[in-house]
Amino acid sequence: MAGTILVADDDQSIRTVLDQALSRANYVVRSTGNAATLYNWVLEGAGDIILTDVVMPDENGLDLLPRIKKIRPDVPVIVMSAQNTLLTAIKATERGAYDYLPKPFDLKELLQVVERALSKPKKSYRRGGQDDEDDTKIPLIGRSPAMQEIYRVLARLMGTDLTVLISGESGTGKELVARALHEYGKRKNGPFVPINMAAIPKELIESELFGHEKGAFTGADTRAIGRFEQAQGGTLFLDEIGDMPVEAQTRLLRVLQQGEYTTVGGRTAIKTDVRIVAATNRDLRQFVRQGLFREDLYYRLNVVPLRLPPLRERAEDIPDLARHFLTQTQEEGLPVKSIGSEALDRLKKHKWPGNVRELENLVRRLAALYSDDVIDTSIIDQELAPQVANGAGDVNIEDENLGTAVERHLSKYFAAHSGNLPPTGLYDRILREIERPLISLSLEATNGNQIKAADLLGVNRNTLRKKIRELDIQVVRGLK
Ligand SMILES: Nc1ncnc2c1ncn2[C@@H]1O[C@H](COP(=O)(O)OP(=O)(O)OP(=O)(O)O)[C@@H](O)[C@H]1O
Repeated sequence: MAGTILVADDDQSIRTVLDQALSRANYVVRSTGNAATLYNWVLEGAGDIILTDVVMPDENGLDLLPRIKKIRPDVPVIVMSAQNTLLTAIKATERGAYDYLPKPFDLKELLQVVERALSKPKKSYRRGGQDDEDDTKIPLIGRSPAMQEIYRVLARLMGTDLTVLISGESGTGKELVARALHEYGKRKNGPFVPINMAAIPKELIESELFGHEKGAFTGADTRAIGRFEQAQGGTLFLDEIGDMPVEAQTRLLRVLQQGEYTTVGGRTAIKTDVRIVAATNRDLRQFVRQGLFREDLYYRLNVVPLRLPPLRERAEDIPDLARHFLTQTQEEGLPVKSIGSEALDRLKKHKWPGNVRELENLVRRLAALYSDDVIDTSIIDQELAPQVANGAGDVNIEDENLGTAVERHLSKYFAAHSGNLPPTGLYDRILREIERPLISLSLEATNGNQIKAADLLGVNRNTLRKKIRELDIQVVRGLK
């Protein structure tokens, strides 16, 4: 016999399926529908491995877990759960689970996990740590299979200092995941320092990262510390790593290999204790092939690859995300709103090139600009329609100037609140509405050339890049 497995799940059909599959694989199975019986078996010394559900009639499997680990620290416990959030995955891992399987799971995968757990040298899996996080703080929303796989990997990474490379299209949540890795991980009491390679002029990146000595280059009037020093004891998040110039790549590689670096213009090596999480929305391997990114650095960064799927591949997460963003806008003082079910279906069909950021911006716009309590399909259609369709109405706009157009829109907006004032924060909201077409059209006119567009607008290049990201504007190059 391959070993005895204790199964606790209040769902009879799951017990039957597990019983059959595990017996067929030569395990002895004892199953129960409640936590108390499982605990008694554990006290008796029965079982080589435990499979437990989370929600059971008498006790929550996650609450039982620490007690099991206390008396039988060497028995691996696999937690199965239909409560598929990042927090369940993290709690299970923190409380000593060997692995966490979101339901529904694949039986083949379950058997592999069981086999792996039994072949491991016996050791305690508990890694200590507090688990007093409350559910309201869960940072990542979405229960699609793709997101659950992410939570599972994240939960495993929490107890480690491994370098992680997060890839995914713009707006898929890369920075959010990097923050979750930090905030739930063992460096949570240290700083989280993000730096975006695309937002800093190339010639300044090295000194930004590593600091510089006085007089290291023209304009270096004083000694300055870099992000590495700021992130000491914490996490450094290197966003858009593909934009890192080659010289800075070489310096970064040295840090990853030797754990030390020198400042720009400095000679003494400085020891560093920083966890690196990097992110990219490009195909870094292609950059490597084109000679734009060092291959050795790529492998050093890619210790744990994490790919965040685009929103269109997990449309089932859209209703949860939309509700989450509506709740956020309410907390910020905007009126309570909901989105009708047909409207949600419409949202699910949209392609979301800007991913979760685009959805978030849309929901914020809907919450701020429409007075209806329930947002219906017609409003969504209007918002998702290409920008050119906006603004005409029944007015002859031929010779209407910008000021008049804005005035007309605003009057309509105030009128829609029938005597009441619109929600506060109007200034920023309206300016954002104007900034969007201003920037998109300038980019279109300059053929997607951001330097020219910045020049045309009379703003700094970095400001323009920041705005493009914030307002979720798609830049299409060379269309003309
Ligand atoms: N799963 C999620 N749950 C809740 N909010 C999310 C989720 N994913 C993304 N967001 C929100 O969407 C916005 C964009 O996310 P984030 O900045 O992390 O994306 P990104 O992939 O780093 O984008 P970029 O590549 O453009 O920097 C943020 O406001 C973030 O809070």
